[in-house]
Amino acid sequence: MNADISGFSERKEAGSSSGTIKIAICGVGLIGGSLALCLKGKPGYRVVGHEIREESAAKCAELGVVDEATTSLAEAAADADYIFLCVPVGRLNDYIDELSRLPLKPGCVMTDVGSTKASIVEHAAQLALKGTTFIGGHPMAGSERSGVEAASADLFENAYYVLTPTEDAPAEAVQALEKLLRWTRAKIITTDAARHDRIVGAISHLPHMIAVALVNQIAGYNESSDLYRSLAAGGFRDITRIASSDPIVWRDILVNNRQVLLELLSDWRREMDEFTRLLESEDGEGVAERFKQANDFRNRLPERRKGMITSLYECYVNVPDQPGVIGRIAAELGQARINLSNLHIIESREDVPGVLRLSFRRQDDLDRAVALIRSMDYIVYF
Ligand SMILES: NC(=O)c1ccc[n+]([C@@H]2O[C@H](COP(=O)([O-])OP(=O)(O)OC[C@H]3O[C@@H](n4cnc5c(N)ncnc54)[C@H](O)[C@@H]3O)[C@@H](O)[C@H]2O)c1
Ligand SMILES: O=C(O)C(=O)C[C@]1(C(=O)O)C=C[C@@H](O)C=C1
Repeated sequence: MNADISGFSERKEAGSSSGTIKIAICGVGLIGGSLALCLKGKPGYRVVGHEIREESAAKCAELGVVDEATTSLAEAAADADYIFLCVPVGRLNDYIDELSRLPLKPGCVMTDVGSTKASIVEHAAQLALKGTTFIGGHPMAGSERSGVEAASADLFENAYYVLTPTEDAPAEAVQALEKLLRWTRAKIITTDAARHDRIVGAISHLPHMIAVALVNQIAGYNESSDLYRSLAAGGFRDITRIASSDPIVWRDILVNNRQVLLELLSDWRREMDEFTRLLESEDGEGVAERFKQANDFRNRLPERRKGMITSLYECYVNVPDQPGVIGRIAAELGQARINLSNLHIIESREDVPGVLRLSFRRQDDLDRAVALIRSMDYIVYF
C-alpha cells in the first residue's frame, strides 16, 4: 500500500482539477454525519455522502448534512481526495475490499472512524490500495444516540481524535488528514492500533458492557416490582446512559475487540471479588479506601472535556402531569434560541410528576435554559 504519492501535497492544497476537494463519507450516521457537518460548506470542499439505502441517502441530502448523496460506492469514491468509512466496525473490511476494486484517485487518503483499530489497519495493509493511503482513525466523542438526526458539527470539539498510521504511511498523507480534521476542532493524536484497542477497550468498551449488564440486572429485579424503575435516580442514570447505545454498532465493537475485553473482564471480576471480600469481612475501612482511590483518579480527570466524561450538559426538570407542559418548555427554549440537543421524558405516568432530561451541547445553553425554566416556576436540578 501507499505506493506513489508524488505530487501529493500540491494536490491536497490545490484540490482536484475542478478546484474542489472531494470528501466521500460512507455511512452518514451519528459520526459520519457529524464529520460531514464539520466539513460541508468549508471553502473548496464538496462533501458526498454514501448510504446503502435510497431513503437514507435522500434523508442526509434533505437534511443538508452533505452536498450530495448517492447509493453508489463507485460514484462516491470516484475522484475523491478523502474517503471516510463511518459504518459499523463489522462492515469496515468489506468497504475496504470493495474500494480496492474501484478506480480511486491517486493520492486519495482513506480513513475510518471505527471504535477498534487493529483489525481494520491490518486488513487495509494487506491490500494494495493502488496509490492511496489508509490511515486508521477514531474520534473519542460520541453519544448513546445514533443516526444522522443525532449528528452535530460540535460533537468533536475538544475531544481527542486518534489516528493510527502505519510506519509506511507517507508523512504528507498523515499531515493532510490532520489538517483536514482541524475543522472538527478535535485534538489529534497518533498512536499504534494495538495500543489504541487496549486503552479504548478499558475506558470505553468495558464501561459499555458494565452499563448494559447493570441495566439488565436491575431490569430483572424490576419484573417483581416497578419500584426499581421508579426509584432509579441520579446514580443509576449517570452510570447507565451509555446502555442506550446502538446494539449493532456495539455488537461489532465488542466482538472485534474480544481478546482485549476478555482480559479486562477478568480484571473487572477481580475488582468485584474484592468488594465481595470486603463486605463479607465487614471491612468498612477497606470499602472507604476503594472509594478514596477512585475519587483521587476520577477527580483528576479533566472537567467537562468532551469525549472523556461527557459530551453533554444536562439538567432535569420536574414537570406536572398536565397536557402541553413539555411543549411549552420546548417552545420557550426555541423562542429564546437556546439550542436543545436532546429532550427525554424519564418518568411520565398518570398522577405522578414526570421528569424531563434536557441536554445541551454548550454550558452557555444549559445556563440560559436553567434560568429560563426556573423563571417559568419549574424545579430544575442537575
Ligand atoms: N457512537 C459513538 O459514540 C461512536 C463514537 C466514535 C466512533 N464510533 C464508530 O463510528 C462508526 C459509526 O457509528 P455511529 O455511532 O455513527 O452509528 P450510526 O448508527 O449513527 O451510523 C451508522 C452508519 O452506517 C450505516 N450502516 C449501518 N449498517 C450498515 C451496513 N450493514 N452496511 C452499510 N452501511 C451501514 C448507517 O446507514 C449509518 O449511516 C462505528 O464504526 C463506530 O464504532 C461510534
Ligand atoms: O458518550 C458516549 O455516549 C460514548 O459512548 C462515546 C464513546 C465513549 O465510550 O466515550 C463511545 C464510543 C467511541 O468509540 C468513542 C466514544
